[in-house]
Amino acid sequence: MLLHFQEVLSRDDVLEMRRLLDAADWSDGRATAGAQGAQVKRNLQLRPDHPVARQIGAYIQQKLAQHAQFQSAVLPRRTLAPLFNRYEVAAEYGWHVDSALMRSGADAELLRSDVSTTLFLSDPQDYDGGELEVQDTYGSHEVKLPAGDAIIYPSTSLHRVRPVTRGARVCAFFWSQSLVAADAQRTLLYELDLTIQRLRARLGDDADTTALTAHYHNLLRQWAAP
Ligand SMILES: O=C(O)CCC(=O)C(=O)O
Ligand SMILES: [Fe+2]
Repeated sequence: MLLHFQEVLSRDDVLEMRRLLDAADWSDGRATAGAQGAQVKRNLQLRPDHPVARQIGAYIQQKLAQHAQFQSAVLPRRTLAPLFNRYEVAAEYGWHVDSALMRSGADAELLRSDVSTTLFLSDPQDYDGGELEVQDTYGSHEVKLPAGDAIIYPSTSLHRVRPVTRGARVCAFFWSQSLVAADAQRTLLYELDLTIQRLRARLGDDADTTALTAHYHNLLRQWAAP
């Protein structure tokens, strides 16, 4: 499931983050790619321990913790600290799949990547190219969102960032391990949750919305691996 969340960050948040990010010192992005990824990766990233990455990353994590739709769709067990990338003219990241297992530091717990997120920090009119292209069972999707908006996609998907031909594309990106590993099961739970919420808003609570809520929790109980 690909899902678009609008205005995860406000305009003011984006402007302040860009002020800090644009003044930071960026490094070669290949340092954080796996062997296959490094061959097709041409971009800049902030070092994960860069103070700006830590400060902004913590703020983004806080926003996600309060974002009901992100929580419902991802069912995160843990989300790695956000990383930041910058694609200038000719930068790109060719087709790859994100590593299945990651760590945020040498002695940190392993995280299985189930859901990948890109949070855009550049507006579409500020650059050409740079679309995030994600393949799923229904074909290929090109994504370029307003600054402050986010896309989530299953980490099992082949994806790439197309070459930038004008301007610069700046994004935050990160991975979550979900309580529910399988995309199909997460999608079903998310859609059921949305349906229950719409029914509640329309009809209030009655025996049927309570029964559906029980089904939601009982499915989650069967599928969740905390
Ligand atoms: O910038 C993006 O949209 C995604 C970057 C990416 O695929 C990665 O760093 O693994
Ligand atoms: Fe990726």
